[in-house]
Amino acid sequence: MASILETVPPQFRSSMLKLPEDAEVAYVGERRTKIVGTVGPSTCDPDHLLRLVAGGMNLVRLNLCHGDYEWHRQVIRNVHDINLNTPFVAGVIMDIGSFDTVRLGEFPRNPKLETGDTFTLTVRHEAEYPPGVSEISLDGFIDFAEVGDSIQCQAEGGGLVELLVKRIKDLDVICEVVSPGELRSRGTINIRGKSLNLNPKSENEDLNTSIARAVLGCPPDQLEFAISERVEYVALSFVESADQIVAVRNLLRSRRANIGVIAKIESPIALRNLESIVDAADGVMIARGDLGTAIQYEKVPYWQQQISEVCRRFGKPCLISTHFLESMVLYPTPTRAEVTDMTEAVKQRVDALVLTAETASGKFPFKALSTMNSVLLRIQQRIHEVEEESEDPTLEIPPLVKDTTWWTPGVGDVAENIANSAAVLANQQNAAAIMVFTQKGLMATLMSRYRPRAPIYAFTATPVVRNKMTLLYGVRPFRIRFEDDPEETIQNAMNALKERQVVKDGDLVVILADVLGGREGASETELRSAFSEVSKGNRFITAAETRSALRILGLKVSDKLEAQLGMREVDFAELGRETSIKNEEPTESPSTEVGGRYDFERFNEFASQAKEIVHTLQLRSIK
Ligand SMILES: Nc1ncnc2c1ncn2[C@@H]1O[C@H](COP(=O)(O)OP(=O)(O)OP(=O)(O)O)[C@@H](O)[C@H]1O
Ligand SMILES: CC(=O)C(=O)O
Repeated sequence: MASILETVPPQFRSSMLKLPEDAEVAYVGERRTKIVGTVGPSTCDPDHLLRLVAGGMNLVRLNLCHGDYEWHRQVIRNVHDINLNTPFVAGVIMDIGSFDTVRLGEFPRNPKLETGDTFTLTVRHEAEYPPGVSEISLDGFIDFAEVGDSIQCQAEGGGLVELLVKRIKDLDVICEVVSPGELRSRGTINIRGKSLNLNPKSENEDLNTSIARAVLGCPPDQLEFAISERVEYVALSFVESADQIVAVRNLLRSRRANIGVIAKIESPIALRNLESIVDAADGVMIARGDLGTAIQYEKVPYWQQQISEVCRRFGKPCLISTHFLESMVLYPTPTRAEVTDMTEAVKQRVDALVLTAETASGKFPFKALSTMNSVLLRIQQRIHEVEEESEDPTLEIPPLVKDTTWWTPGVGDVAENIANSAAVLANQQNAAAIMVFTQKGLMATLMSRYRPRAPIYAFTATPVVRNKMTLLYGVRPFRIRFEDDPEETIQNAMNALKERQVVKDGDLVVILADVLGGREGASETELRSAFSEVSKGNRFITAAETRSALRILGLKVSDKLEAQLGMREVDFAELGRETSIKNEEPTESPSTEVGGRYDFERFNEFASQAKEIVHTLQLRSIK
């Protein structure tokens, strides 16, 4: 602990002292594969959360299917507190339920079922049930279930209890236990071979919910909650099509919420629509818990491989969830098979592994996290040793499928090529680090996709962008003020890394940045053409459209002016809080023109202050 304290900037040291003596702290930048931890009753209080984040949990996952809104709100507050007042950073992924998730009831004591027992699933809605009976969360289930169906129920210890439907009587589905086990309270259920897309619409459902059901496929109040709590990502359960993701994305955009959309792949229909779903989403979670009940479990490894490959091709982060350390819910050491499972995921170079019950309700949440951390580090080290033995520094990555949500023709292609060159250069020169300066996270995402050996330190002005980058393979994000002089920004970033002892004087680093230089302004004809392209015949354009028009011309104004004009999604409220808490002078303040609209003359004035964007790739030594 004492040696780690020295690597922490002085203003944050007091927060480190809050950690217990035996707490493990993950060194900045060491591990490339990220860890997402589901937070539940075992880990929700501030001290436990700090211990997890300091121990290497990169993102907190909250599952809205458990706990109430007030509980989730408090956990998010605790995470924000960590982001503001400690040297650690965690993003938040909020798991949004689906209308189609069907769950068992809540048990005072989990039923332990033996083969041949009778067990009844009911929609009677009584306050209490005798042993041998469980409520089912969906009324429509009674009409959907048929004699002979095989029902898979989530069990404690990671397995499944299998029930065979013998009889249906009034509001009860009477089953015989085929595979025994202990049922999990509020565990999910599936009927093998059937999609539980039951359209469980209730009689008095309001219009908004009906629209949400048809268009978004998820409860609108949960999305509203995610927006109001400013989480970094929402993870949509049981996604079936790209349309759902596009609808959620449009809703978030219309609310100016900078929230990424992760599609959970957990049904056969999602596998059929895999490419279009990956294309539409900001990331994908291979939700092995439910996927393994919806398809035969022996097919899950095949699909894990396929999905991770599609994600790489589309340049989208890939997460794998569930059962990595299920035995550690009850015991303090992992099984050898669990270690092998994590090894396979690291070899697939996915972005993140997700702990679920291990950290949410397990007995050994910190031990589970440190076990995963050390296994991931060990495998990564071995992969790097093998790569170093090979003389070939080129990176075999299939061509990127262009993401139209942030790809500007020309600019995007240059960014992709330069990121590739930076990764090859870093490997060839055995660089100690890659430093990326990024506004929206695109350059860091591209860098991450090449999976270079060196850690990627990404610097951005915006807290939300920083928090979102916690998900990317190999990327350690920092917030920094972008000065008008890029050299000053680079020097400040180098100092921040030196302070944390992740680089030292003389180390070679690769630097990737956009700077303003070269050509200034544009001809009247070019300006008019760019203006009319974005204004589509209107007299005025918005701040964001001003940015697009300048981009078409390959021009950009200074970061300070951009922020003042509201041309980029700086979360001013959060930025203000962060700067004041960290005792820095805020340099950016929301302009009165934020959200304003500009005519051609005003656009022309901005353009006269703009310069050409020059992508720079440098190899430098730390001074
Ligand atoms: N907020 C919470 N409160 C209480 N228990 C929780 C909470 N979050 C998770 N858990 C526990 O951890 C287990 C695993 O978490 P997970 O998020 O995977 O839920 P799940 O119900 O298994 O899956 P799904 O993602 O399909 O909803 C849950 O079954 C539950 O027992
Ligand atoms: C996390 C989750 O939803 C699953 O694995 O099914």
